[in-house]
Amino acid sequence: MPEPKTAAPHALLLAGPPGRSQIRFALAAVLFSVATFVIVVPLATLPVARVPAFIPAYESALAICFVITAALLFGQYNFSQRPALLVLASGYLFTACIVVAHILSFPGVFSATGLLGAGPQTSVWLYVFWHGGFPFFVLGYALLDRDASEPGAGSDAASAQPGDNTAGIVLAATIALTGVCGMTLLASAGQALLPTLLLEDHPTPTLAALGYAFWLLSLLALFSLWRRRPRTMLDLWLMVVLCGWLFEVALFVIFNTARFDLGWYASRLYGLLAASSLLIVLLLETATQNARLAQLTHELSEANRALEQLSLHDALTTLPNRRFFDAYLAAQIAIARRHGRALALVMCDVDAFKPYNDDYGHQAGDECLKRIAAALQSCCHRPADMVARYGGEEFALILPETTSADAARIAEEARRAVAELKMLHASVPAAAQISISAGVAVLDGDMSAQQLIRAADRNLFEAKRLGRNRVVS
Ligand SMILES: Nc1nc2c(ncn2[C@@H]2O[C@H](COP(=O)(O)OP(=O)(O)OP(=O)(O)O)[C@@H](O)[C@H]2O)c(=O)[nH]1
Repeated sequence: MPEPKTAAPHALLLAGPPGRSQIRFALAAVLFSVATFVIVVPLATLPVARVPAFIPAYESALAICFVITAALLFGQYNFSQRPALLVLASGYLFTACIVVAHILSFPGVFSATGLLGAGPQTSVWLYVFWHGGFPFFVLGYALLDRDASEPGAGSDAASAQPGDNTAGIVLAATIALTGVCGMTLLASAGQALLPTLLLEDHPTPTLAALGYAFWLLSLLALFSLWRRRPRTMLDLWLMVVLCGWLFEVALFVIFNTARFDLGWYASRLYGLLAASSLLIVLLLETATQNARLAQLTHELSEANRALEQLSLHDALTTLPNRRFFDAYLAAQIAIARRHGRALALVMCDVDAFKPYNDDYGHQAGDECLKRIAAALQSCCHRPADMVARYGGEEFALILPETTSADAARIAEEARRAVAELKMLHASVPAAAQISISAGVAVLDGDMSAQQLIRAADRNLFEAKRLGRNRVVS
């Protein structure tokens, strides 16, 4: 059976080691982020037009990216049962939901002060929970799944087993959603309990301190991903996500001074990089895996066809083999009986083939059998006619809808076709060339396949007895 030319797709997305081009793309994304950061930092405090519609437009895109990534990761968990993937998927779902709460509570978007009973500190606290929460989930992912390539860890296609882990997914999603509801409640109804983070759109030292803390937390998560060995594509792209996260937090909390200045807008671009990079890579990988799967399916059906050809055909002559012959004869007997049609069978045997082998060698014998097969094949005129290699130097012709007289004529044609090959056979006293003998039989009454073969064989033996190189019907 031919080896598959296409590499088998991994059972899990991004579970394999990153290739050179993946590493290059990831590095390019990080370098681009660094370069933009260096350009933007000195201009971070530059005031820019206040566009409140920017928040719902931008954060809707973020929420969609996060929720689709969460769905893909939950799907991966359902297949692999790797708890690390469940934690990561929950992190994405948590972030998607808190982004929605952030849009709703942002002042001036849906109402002057924001929905959900929002006060002046609600949206900034939700932003803090959002940016502090996600790195925790990534840290959980990195620490839970230290060696993803270990047998049973799920990266190996053979080890991953699809299963129904809906209960685990529902539980994790419920915890994430409850967390978001609790945090929203705290940031709105309970904001009096929380320190002030923004004073007239300007960050307070508390927000800066929280910003540093989350920045360090993101750095720790990045470091944990960096240390994982062997590093998977998912690890690599999560590192890119965290780089975007680090730049976003740095620009928003550490280097900028107010909402709607250049640093504030630029930090959103990093947010978009963080939200979309893993999703884009997951979708690209899905497309690649699908293409690979389609290619493998094609190769598999080709291999199956080749296998079927091998199992039903004779390797030397490429004619249908005995197995194919038996099945075809049984089918043709059933058809002939059902429609009351004639069916003829011709058994042919090469004359004095043992001495031919002895005189000219086995290889010449093989060559001779191939040429005889081709000659017999040329006598099958109708699509339903079949010539098969019955065994050794014996061949059989199945001739549906053929009477005894017509079958005898075709058998004679076959005998002549072999004679016309004019293959020298010095041991045959008369003609000194290869010949065949043939016995013809037709289906009669309730004859079984075995009885039909025996009847044709009897005539074949008679042809041999009468001196070979002839047809008896
Ligand atoms: N080269 C070659 N020889 C084969 C093959 N299959 C069967 N044979 C030979 O065919 C010969 C058949 O010999 P026998 O059954 O004695 O018959 P025969 O010599 O043809 O004599 P008759 O049938 O009585 O004319 C044997 O020597 C087998 O080894 C094959 O695939 N290749």
